[in-house]
Amino acid sequence: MVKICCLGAGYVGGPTMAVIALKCPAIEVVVVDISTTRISAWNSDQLPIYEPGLDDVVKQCRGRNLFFSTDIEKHVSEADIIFVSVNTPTKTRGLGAGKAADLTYWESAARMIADVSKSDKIVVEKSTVPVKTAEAIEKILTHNNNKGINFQILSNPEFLAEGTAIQDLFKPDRVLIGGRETPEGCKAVELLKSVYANWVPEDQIITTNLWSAELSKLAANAFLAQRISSVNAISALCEATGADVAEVAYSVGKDSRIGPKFLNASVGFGGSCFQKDILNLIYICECNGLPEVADYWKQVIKINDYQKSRFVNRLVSSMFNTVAGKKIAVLGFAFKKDTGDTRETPAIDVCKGLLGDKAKISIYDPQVTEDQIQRDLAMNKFDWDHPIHLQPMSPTAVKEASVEWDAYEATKGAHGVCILTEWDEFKKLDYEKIYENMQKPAFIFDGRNVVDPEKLRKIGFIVYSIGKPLDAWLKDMPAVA
Ligand SMILES: NC(=O)c1ccc[n+]([C@@H]2O[C@H](COP(=O)([O-])OP(=O)(O)OC[C@H]3O[C@@H](n4cnc5c(N)ncnc54)[C@H](O)[C@@H]3O)[C@@H](O)[C@H]2O)c1
Ligand SMILES: O=c1ccn([C@@H]2O[C@H](COP(=O)(O)OP(=O)(O)O[C@H]3O[C@H](CO)[C@@H](O)[C@H](O)[C@H]3O)[C@@H](O)[C@H]2O)c(=O)[nH]1
Repeated sequence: MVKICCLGAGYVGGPTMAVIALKCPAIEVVVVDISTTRISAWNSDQLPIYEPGLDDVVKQCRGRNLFFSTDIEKHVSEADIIFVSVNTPTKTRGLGAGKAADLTYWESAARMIADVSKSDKIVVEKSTVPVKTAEAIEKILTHNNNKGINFQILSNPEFLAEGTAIQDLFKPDRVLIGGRETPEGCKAVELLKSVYANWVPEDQIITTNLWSAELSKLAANAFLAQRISSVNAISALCEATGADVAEVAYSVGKDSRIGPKFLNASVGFGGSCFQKDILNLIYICECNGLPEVADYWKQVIKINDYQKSRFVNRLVSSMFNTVAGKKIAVLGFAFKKDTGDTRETPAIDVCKGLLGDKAKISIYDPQVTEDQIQRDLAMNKFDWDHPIHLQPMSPTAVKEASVEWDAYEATKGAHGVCILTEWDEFKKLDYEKIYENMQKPAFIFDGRNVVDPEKLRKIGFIVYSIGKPLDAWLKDMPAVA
């Protein structure tokens, strides 16, 4: 029986290994982590992450061929294939701070694997890492290797998106496996390929050299994020000219060379990957003497930051240029719908912007806890991407931010409402009831284009929707920078 061990029981390690266990009953899969609370949660009825369909998959195979454990060394030493899906945060200090990937967790994982291994191992990079990381990992694994163990490194980046992780894993567009072009390397690639071939058609399993696989992951995220920044840049021009970004995106996406996906204008992209991976790409370009290429990708992040501050500026300028002391309801805090994940969510920057202008904010999200929201509002940039028990302790709560468990409570007595996550339930709210209970004039700022602006205008709201023709009220307000 092939044994798999995965280091890192997070958003990638947990769901990916659960699906491998489900689809490969003949393989034993053990997911290990340095966080005891995470492992306990994986072994309980309350899984540590919210992901549609995940509970069902875990229930089917936990205790059969899927296990969660903190006994890291035992399971690593027994495994044939070791997936590493540990954190690869952005460095916050030292060389490359604010851009380069911090490989501390990866390095310590590799050193531990080298120390405890007694038999040949295939070590799989599941985390997103800088191109050429495998070379460094190989050096760590083979340094002082007097036990004659053969270590093969493979790059097998993960392309799942949160909120649709299980479907993405069941039916991936492709599985990518990079390995050394040596007989041992090819053998390792074939073994990993045979695991995925249990449910993925073979022509969708791409094999490449190590560096292509590592770089493809960074490139894919950069291309995806670039589409969002492109449509968001156009959304600003739509507002200035009376064009409608939804109509423009539809017309542009009808060109089969462009395609319709990933063209939704928004308050900005968030999530643990896009910004981090593009910063990493920028740093690699700079290190390789390619400043023009680095500058090109920097613009994707700049437009994303611009989109978030443009949203806050629009809100403040519409409300007589001040929100001091005003209650602003924030509907949605997660970085997208169907997840409780708040890593790099645009809601953090928007809320901080409003708090900076002395607003009182009242937040509702169906999946994010009050504790998480308070931590996010108090945390420094990039601190979130460390194992939970190593993150700085939560400083005092931001008292101007309250958290409600109902959209109607959050909006009661508010001057304005911001919609920052596209949860389906926000489309179905009783906006007449919300309007009745708000201060007048009542404003709605829709950062996800989930509401029908015309319907809400008929109720009496002043509505701002990203990239849509502006209300007369908004047109008359001073232009926003
Ligand atoms: N979240 C996504 O949607 C996604 C998708 C594709 C790729 N990735 C990449 O996958 C990697 C992991 O992302 P994530 O979202 O799962 O992060 P995460 O923070 O949810 O999980 C990482 C886990 O690794 C654990 N860990 C850290 N060091 C360890 C060690 N030495 N031994 C055992 N466990 C250790 C942490 O405690 C944590 O539970 C990152 O490189 C990320 O860029 C993430
Ligand atoms: O048209 C769009 C599509 C997405 N978004 C936003 O972009 C962010 C990222 O969304 P998405 O890509 O769906 O979620 P992630 O879980 O961040 O997944 C991305 O990042 C993962 C981590 O690397 C990759 O594995 C996935 O392929 C890649 O889609 C979210 O804030 C979305 O709201 C938009 O604003 N407009």
